[in-house]
Amino acid sequence: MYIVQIASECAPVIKAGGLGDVVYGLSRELELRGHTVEIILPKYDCMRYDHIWGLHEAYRDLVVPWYGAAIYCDVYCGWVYGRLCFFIDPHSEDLFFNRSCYYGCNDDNMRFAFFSKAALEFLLLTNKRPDVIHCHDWQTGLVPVLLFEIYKYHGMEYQRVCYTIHNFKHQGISGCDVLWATGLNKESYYFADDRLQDPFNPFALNLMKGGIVYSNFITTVSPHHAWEAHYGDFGYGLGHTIHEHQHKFGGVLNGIDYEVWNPQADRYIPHHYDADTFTEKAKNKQALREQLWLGHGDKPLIAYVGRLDQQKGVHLVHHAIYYALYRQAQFVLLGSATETAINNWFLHEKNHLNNNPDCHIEIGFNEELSHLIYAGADLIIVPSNYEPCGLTQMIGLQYGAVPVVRGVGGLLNTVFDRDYDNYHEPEKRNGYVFFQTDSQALESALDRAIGLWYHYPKKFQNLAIQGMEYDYSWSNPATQYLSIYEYIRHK
Ligand SMILES: Nc1ncnc2c1ncn2[C@@H]1O[C@H](COP(=O)(O)OP(=O)(O)O[C@H]2O[C@H](CO)[C@@H](O)[C@H](O)[C@H]2O)[C@@H](O)[C@H]1O
Repeated sequence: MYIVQIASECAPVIKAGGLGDVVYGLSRELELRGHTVEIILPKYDCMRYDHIWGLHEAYRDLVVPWYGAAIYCDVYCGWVYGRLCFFIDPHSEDLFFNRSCYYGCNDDNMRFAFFSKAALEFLLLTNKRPDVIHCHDWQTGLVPVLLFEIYKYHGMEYQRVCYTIHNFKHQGISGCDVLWATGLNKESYYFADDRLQDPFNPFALNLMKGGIVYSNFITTVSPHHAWEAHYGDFGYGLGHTIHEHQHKFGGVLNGIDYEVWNPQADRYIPHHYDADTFTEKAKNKQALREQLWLGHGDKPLIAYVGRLDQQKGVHLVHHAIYYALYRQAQFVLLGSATETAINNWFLHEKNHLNNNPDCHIEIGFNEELSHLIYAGADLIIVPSNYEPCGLTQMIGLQYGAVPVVRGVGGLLNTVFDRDYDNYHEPEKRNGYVFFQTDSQALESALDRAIGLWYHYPKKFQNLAIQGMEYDYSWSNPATQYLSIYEYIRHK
């Protein structure tokens, strides 16, 4: 099969979070199974060019219609650890992708509407006719709309779209300017409840809703979150739309790329190990402590890696720092915030705890350090308010860092409480789960985890090894995506 992914991220060249990991990891697994995969991305000025091989101009002067005129683009092509990627570089005064950031601009809607349009124009003009176009999140929600309203009539009538929602909270709420810019035009047609009209604001368009309505199949990134989005509050207003399209909606649990995340071969960690050589992990803990100037006592090391965002339960992350110190544990945090208030809050804590030998707070995005943290940590916390899938608990499991998670979304599909789980035998349990959002709930789970580490080290090690034995690779999810692709292809 020939699959084209259209996305705003692909790790490690463009990675703001888990979306990048998924686009890369799924593409690699599909290619390993003999399918052809190409990835279309924006050419951001701030992407990690050091992760691209053979970058060259593949198409010059791609004319993308925009507001009745056109924007000229060059399309570059290169390999990101074996994946063939096309990078769209528009020449316009808007400087859509030369902002020194991936997201967070006032005109994000227009930037990614343009990207969606340009990606389809590129496919059309280069005669690329994939069996399936797989697009992701609100940034590419317009792709199926444009495909089925415009490009279908210009020679792309056989293409099918699979649309994956990684985060329902960000939906691309726009004004009608995206319609006029992209050539969709007919305002009254799209401002309809069964098309792109926002469920909360009848005078706004919702790009994610467009993705749901027009795609041939929609997935979110875990079965439990699919349920939450459909029946609970986590659809952020799109539950009704999901309900109307439930026949083409499902949850596919993400995987993690076991070549990137592999403690036996990770190029960013000094000591390789697996379940049989688990004691080597302790050397990584020492290396992490040395790198971060932490003390070397006999203490468990608890880590948080992730975006610092309300989604992630930042109030509980903050509480965990002080609870860990109170319980004679060490804490390492690696995170970045887009909200200034959250950023300042954690910067303040960083200054406050700067000289504490048991705590290190690193604000920023650091792929290399994240690997060493997973390898060095005894426990990894994920106290999210909501979590469509969550990759950090799966990476933690793979590195023998026991996850302590809140029981929501994909966390419930992947972590099974050591002490209280009705569905898994004790030897299949792999972490700790709590349910409420208050600090006592977090403490109750951390207390059990730290207690086991101190008082029953052998049992703690067994728990970590049980986690390492889980298979959260892309093997199963890729099989599920392939059957979705086959299904929509023949419809
Ligand atoms: N400061 C930092 N430095 C280095 N690395 C960092 C980092 N902050 C985060 N990362 C890395 O980025 C990834 C984050 O994964 P998450 O599952 O938390 O994704 P996120 O919430 O961004 O995305 C959404 O999409 C993903 C993928 O579908 C879903 O799992 C998730 O639930 C959903 O919210 C991990 O690989 C992590 O190591």
